[in-house]
Amino acid sequence: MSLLEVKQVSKRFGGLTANQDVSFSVDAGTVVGLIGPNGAGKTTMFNCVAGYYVPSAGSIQLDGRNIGGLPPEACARAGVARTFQVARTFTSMTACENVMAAAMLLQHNVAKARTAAMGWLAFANLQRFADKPAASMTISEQRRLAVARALAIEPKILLMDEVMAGLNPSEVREAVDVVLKIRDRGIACLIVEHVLEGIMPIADKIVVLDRGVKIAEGTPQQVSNDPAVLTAYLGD
Ligand SMILES: Nc1ncnc2c1ncn2[C@@H]1O[C@H](COP(=O)(O)OP(=O)(O)OP(=O)(O)O)[C@@H](O)[C@H]1O
Repeated sequence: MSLLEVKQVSKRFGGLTANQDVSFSVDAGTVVGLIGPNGAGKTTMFNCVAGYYVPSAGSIQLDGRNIGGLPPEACARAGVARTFQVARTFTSMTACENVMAAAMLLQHNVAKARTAAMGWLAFANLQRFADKPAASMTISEQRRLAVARALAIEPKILLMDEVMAGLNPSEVREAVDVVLKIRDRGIACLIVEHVLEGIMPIADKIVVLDRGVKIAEGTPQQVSNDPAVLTAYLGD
């Protein structure tokens, strides 16, 4: 059984179907890319897996446990962490305080939460910002801060929403390095990304959504040669 099993999940908003019967799985310690054109339903799927939306139908299991429909904090405690498309950083707090705020979900002792936060900052190569306000960091650094914060809840799977968007090539490489380090720790990564040159080389599997429906799934090479994927991206 896979770590994350999404089975026939649909999410409707009134008359609009954002996800329709979507099924896929993520194995422990792998990187899976969730791609598709604008409005394909990628963020909606993230929100269903992380507990921000209740699926209209279908099931979501993590490690054999049903998490579909649980609230975000329960999903987090079960092992799902996520970052947001627009970084939700507390800009007046220091980088360390930002990560501590998440670490405190697991660890109520402030000194221990600080030690854990410093460890995750070092992991994301941000220790030099520990005592600086998050507002002083670049967008790229703030994205890595969001990743450090998500990791502080010690997830089994990390959902990353467009962490590479708007970055220059060297920043994309840094983001890719962090993803590979996360995977090497045995944490699965499910990544929504428009920057295909960032995700394609490192993904074990790619799932492609278009207009709410899964249109392809396979290795990066398989999906990039799939006629349905080419049509979805290039238009017919
Ligand atoms: N809370 C909501 N209420 C109503 N409609 C929504 C809501 N969230 C998403 N949608 C709609 O669901 C569809 C899928 O949106 P979603 O944001 O999941 O797509 P996406 O693939 O993440 O797009 P993008 O790549 O542009 O971020 C869109 O038509 C969107 O307008």
